[in-house]
Amino acid sequence: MPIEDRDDAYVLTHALAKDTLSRIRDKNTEQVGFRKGLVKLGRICGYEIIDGAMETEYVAIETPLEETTGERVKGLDDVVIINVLRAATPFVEGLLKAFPRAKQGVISAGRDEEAGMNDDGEFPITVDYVKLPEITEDDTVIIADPMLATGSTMCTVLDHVLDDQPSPEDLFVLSAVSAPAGLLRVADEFPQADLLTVSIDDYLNDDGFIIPGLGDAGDRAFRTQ
Ligand SMILES: O=P(O)(O)OC[C@H]1O[C@H](OP(=O)(O)OP(=O)(O)O)[C@H](O)[C@@H]1O
Ligand SMILES: O=c1cc[nH]c(=O)[nH]1
Ligand SMILES: [Mg+2]
Repeated sequence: MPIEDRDDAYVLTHALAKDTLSRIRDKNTEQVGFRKGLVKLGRICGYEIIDGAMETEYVAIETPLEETTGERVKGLDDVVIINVLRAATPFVEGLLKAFPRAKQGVISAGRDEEAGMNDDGEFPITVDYVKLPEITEDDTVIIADPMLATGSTMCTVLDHVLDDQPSPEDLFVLSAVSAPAGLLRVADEFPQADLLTVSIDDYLNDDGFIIPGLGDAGDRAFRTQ
């Protein structure tokens, strides 16, 4: 299982995930390449979650030639993917290639960049839209957001996802790039969540951006800057 245990988070170490992340970090990767890279990264992360965290079961199958025993992944129908608008949209598109029958939730949660980061390293978060499926105790919930910086967005999203719902069997917070401060905050406030990321970067700058990071993921994917 190419997941490296780092105490506060599991780092997905698939070589193609690292390769793809390096391509989208490059400032010369334009909108289409960036968006496609996020889709690809989502697909790889989905396969890694299946490989590392989901069980298989033996099943009897009949090929055109004879009966044999095969293996199937258990619980693929009990997956919930939460899309944190907007930067997670291409990332989720990739995840859905691994989990095509997932139930989907959408939360529009954005940092108030004008208010800025406070002295505790947190941003005010504006939530405009929440539409979540019912979550059951059998579900594997994956909250996807390519960037986990201060953790302000993710903690707000988790509050909504866990509000008045049973605890799912597995709860994954999946990011492409994360900052140590954000991982620590989410781990501290939501110890029931497993934090998965492709890279734990160095630090946050004074504007709350991940360094070295990849810039503003939403702006790069949606060409709004
Ligand atoms: O950990 P945090 O400090 O909360 O930062 C991470 C958030 O910032 C980005 O979203 P942004 O607010 O830029 O919205 P966008 O996706 O619409 O660009 C990113 O997609 C995360 O949701
Ligand atoms: O570095 C960062 C931090 C938050 N959101 C981004 O898109 N990038
Ligand atoms: Mg943004």
